[in-house]
Amino acid sequence: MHNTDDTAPTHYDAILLAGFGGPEGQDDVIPFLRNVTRGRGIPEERLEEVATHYRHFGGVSPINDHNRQLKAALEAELKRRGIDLPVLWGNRNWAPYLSEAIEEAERRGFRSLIAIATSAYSSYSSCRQYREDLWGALDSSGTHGTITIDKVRQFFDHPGFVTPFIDGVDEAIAACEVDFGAAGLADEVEVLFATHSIPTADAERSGPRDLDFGHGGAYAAQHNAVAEVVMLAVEQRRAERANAEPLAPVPWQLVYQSRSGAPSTPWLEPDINDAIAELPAAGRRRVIVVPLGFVSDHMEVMWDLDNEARETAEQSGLSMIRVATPGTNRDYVSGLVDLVLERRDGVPVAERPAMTTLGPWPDVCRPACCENARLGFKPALAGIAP
Ligand SMILES: CC1=C(CCC(=O)O)c2cc3nc(cc4[nH]c(cc5[nH]c(cc1n2)c(C)c5CCC(=O)O)c(CCC(=O)O)c4C)C(CCC(=O)O)=C3C
Ligand SMILES: [Fe+2]
Repeated sequence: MHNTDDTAPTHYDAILLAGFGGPEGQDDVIPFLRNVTRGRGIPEERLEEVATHYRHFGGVSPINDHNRQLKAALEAELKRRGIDLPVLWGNRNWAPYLSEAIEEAERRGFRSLIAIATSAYSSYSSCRQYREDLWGALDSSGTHGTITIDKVRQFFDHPGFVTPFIDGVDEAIAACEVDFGAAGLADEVEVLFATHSIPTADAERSGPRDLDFGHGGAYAAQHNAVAEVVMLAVEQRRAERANAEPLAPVPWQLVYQSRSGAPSTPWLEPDINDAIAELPAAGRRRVIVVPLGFVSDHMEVMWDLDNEARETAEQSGLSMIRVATPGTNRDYVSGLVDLVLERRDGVPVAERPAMTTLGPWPDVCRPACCENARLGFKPALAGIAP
């Protein structure tokens, strides 16, 4: 829609998988949380509370293993397609850090990298912060001027990311058809698409500054657009199974989770637990929770959905199905490789796949894209300077 990028073919020496990072033992938990929240104004009580989530699992987040598995899956897919591109991996908040991956690139003589951030949407936390930390990794490894890093576009509406959610929701709905009947299900079941809450001030600044995306900015608009596409595809499959029997659509809404920050700072709402608690009054007996904002079943999914949201559902007398994240799903992995190839080969924007009218998102972020409302701009890669 607003991609003005130069689509010239570009040579890359390697792929850089840029992850969030997570602790891998009890001693890592507090230093990891300090890394994540440095300068962010997160209250101490919130940190202690979140530490207990990690402690409950031995101080280990599964997220680093997810990225090890994703790296291996990317390598296998590249090999299968005969593409000779090594994959490096580094994290924003825990070892192996991005700077270590850059140092490895330097040692191995790689000069031109294409980054994949494990985050699909636009906002400070889900896009710009990765770009800033990539810039910072070039700084701390002294490789500005030696190594260049491009980054694949935000892929919220790429079929590789969306298809696993369509398949997952479809499977959940098919299970509900067995329990509630093909038509009755629309009264008894509701789909909640869950994503990470962010401060509303950051949400309003998400995406290019010169475009107005309404309440919640590009961040909420992208999630709503993807949820709509998922439900459209799912309704079509329902209709095919129903053999022309007319069906009311299954109700759905976008909800938010994992709010932190000071209580006085507004964050995107409704919270998933509040939304679940309202469902019985609307006659619902089951909730399908779709972690649309996440690429793997990491701590925010394991704790905030599988633990907290499930408990809220039980207390509300609802059964709950939680749909899987893309993880190392075949379509997702092959979609990520496609995103690299569209840059390497300079695929024209008009030929790039995008399942919503918001995309294909630009390769290079617009000036003043995804500003942090409190901290303003730090230098960042893969964008036009504000
Ligand atoms: C949009 C978004 C994503 C999705 C995009 C993406 O995937 O990148 C995401 C992912 C994740 N968030 C994660 C963990 C944490 N996020 C925190 C804090 C925050 N997240 C925020 C936003 C997001 N976060 C924000 C606005 C804050 C407030 C502080 C700040 O302004 O930066 C805190 C501090 C404690 C707390 O306040 O909860 C923790 C521990 C993990 C790792 C899980 C694991 O270990 O398995 C992952 C994948
Ligand atoms: Fe987070």
